[in-house]
Amino acid sequence: MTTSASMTGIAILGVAGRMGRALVEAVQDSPDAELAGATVREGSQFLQADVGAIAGVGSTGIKAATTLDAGCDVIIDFTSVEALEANLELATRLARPIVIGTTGLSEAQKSLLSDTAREIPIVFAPNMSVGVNVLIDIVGRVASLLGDTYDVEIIETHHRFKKDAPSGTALRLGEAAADALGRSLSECAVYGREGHTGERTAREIGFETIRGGDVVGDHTVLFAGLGERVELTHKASSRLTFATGAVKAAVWLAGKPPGLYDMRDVLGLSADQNK
Ligand SMILES: NC(=O)C1=CN([C@@H]2O[C@H](COP(=O)(O)OP(=O)(O)OC[C@H]3O[C@@H](n4cnc5c(N)ncnc54)[C@H](OP(=O)(O)O)[C@@H]3O)[C@@H](O)[C@H]2O)C=CC1
Ligand SMILES: O=C(O)C1=N[C@H](C(=O)O)C[C@H](O)C1
Repeated sequence: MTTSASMTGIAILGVAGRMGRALVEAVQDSPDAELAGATVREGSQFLQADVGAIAGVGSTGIKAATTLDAGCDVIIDFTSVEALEANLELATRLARPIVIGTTGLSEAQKSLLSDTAREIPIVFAPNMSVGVNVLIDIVGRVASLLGDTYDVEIIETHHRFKKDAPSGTALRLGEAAADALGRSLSECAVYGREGHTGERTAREIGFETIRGGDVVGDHTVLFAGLGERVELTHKASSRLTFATGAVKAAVWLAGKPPGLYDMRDVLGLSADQNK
C-alpha cells in the first residue's frame, strides 16, 4: 500500500474488534489520515475481508491480514494485554510509532512500554476522549482544593464484554486525585468493598465497578464531605469519541522522536504546555 505524502498512513491492529471497527470509521472521517493496513487474529473469519466491510463503512481497498508490513506510517493498537508484547515487537521491527489504547496492563507491561519508548515513539492512554482528559485535569484541581477531609470514590460503568476492572480510566482518575493529595494510589486504593469492612479510613480512594449491557463508558469521581458532595461525571455515548482521539494521536505522533507520550500531550493539556 502506498500512502500519500500529506496523509498519515494508519494500520489498525485487531480491526474486527469493537474499537477496531470504530477506528476504521475515524480514519475514514479524518482529513489527515488514510488506511494503510489492518490485522485480525490467525484463523479469523475476517481474514482477507475488506476492512470497510468489517466496519460497515463500504469498500476501502484494504484487506485484513495476520500481520503488517512497512507500508504504514503509524500503528494503532486496541487489542488485549495478551497481544501487547507482540504488537510492541512488531512496531519496533518495522520502526513505526504506535498508539496504544489497550487497558489492564500489568506493572511489567508498563515497564516494557517505557523500555520500548526508548526506540520508537509511543502514545499510551487509557482513554483517548477529549472530555476524559480534561476531567483528569479537573479532578486533580478539585482534589487539591477540597483536600483530605473529602472522601474520594471512583465509580465506573461499562458494557458486559469488558475484561478488565477497574477500567484504565478509573485508575488514571484515581492517580490524578492521589497525586494531588500527596498519596500513592498503590497504597491507598480500595477495590470493591464487601462484608464487615469497618469504617472508611480517611485517606483511602475507593473504586466501584459496574458491568452491564452496552454501556460505552461512564466515570464518576465523587468527593464526599460531611454535609455536601461534589460529583464529576463523564459519559461516553459512542466509541467514535475514543477512535477519533486515537487517530488524532497517530497523526500527531508521526515524525516525533522516540518517547512515551500521553493523550494529554497530544491535546496540549499537559502541565508544561499550560505554563
Ligand atoms: N484507550 C481508550 O480510549 C479505550 C481503550 N479501550 C481498550 O481497548 C481494548 C480493546 O477493547 P474492545 O475493542 O472493546 O475489545 P474487543 O474484544 O472488541 O476487540 C479486541 C480485538 O483485538 C483482537 N485480539 C485480542 N487479542 C489478540 C491477540 N492476542 N492476537 C490477535 N488479536 C487479538 C480481538 O480478536 P478476537 O476477537 O479474534 O479475539 C479483537 O478483534 C481493551 O483493552 C479496552 O479496555 C477501549 C475503548 C477506549
Ligand atoms: O473497554 C472499554 O470499552 C473501555 N475501556 C477504557 C478503560 O478501561 O478505561 C476506556 C473506555 O472507558 C472504554
